[in-house]
Amino acid sequence: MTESKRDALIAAAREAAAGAYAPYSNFHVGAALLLADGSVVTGANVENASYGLALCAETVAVGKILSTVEQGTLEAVAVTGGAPGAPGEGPTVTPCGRCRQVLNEIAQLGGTNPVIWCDGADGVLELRLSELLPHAFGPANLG
Ligand SMILES: O=c1ccn([C@H]2C[C@H](O)[C@@H](CO)O2)c(=O)[nH]1
Repeated sequence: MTESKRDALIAAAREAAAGAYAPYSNFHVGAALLLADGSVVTGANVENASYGLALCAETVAVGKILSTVEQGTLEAVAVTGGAPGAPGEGPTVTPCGRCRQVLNEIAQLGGTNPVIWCDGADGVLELRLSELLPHAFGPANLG
């Protein structure tokens, strides 16, 4: 994956963060998912007055893909977050545990181990999903 592809995906995630509905945490997260056909699908976190029901940005993006595309082959993910209007300017954002599992679902469907770029003020942390979620349980385990 080229550096310019990485930078474009991070830029898409930062743009997506502007769409966050996060009046309770005031922490705006954006996720951008790159599929093998070159398309980019984004998501932002959507909170709820019942705080525990917040939808994470990654989950929103995966939901968009799996509810509109028959099956996306997930190649790469960029995640960013921070204060409103300042994504990527604070501590590095890594996907939460639930998001790792949700990302694993679409990754296993497409047979990929996507690269995950985690944006933050210290630079971009590059990981593979298998590093974030080793020995994952997924569709393959159900036979
Ligand atoms: O991977 C993550 C971690 C957190 N959040 C959201 C949930 C909540 O709205 C806010 C603060 O936790 O950030 C995400 O969207 N993705």
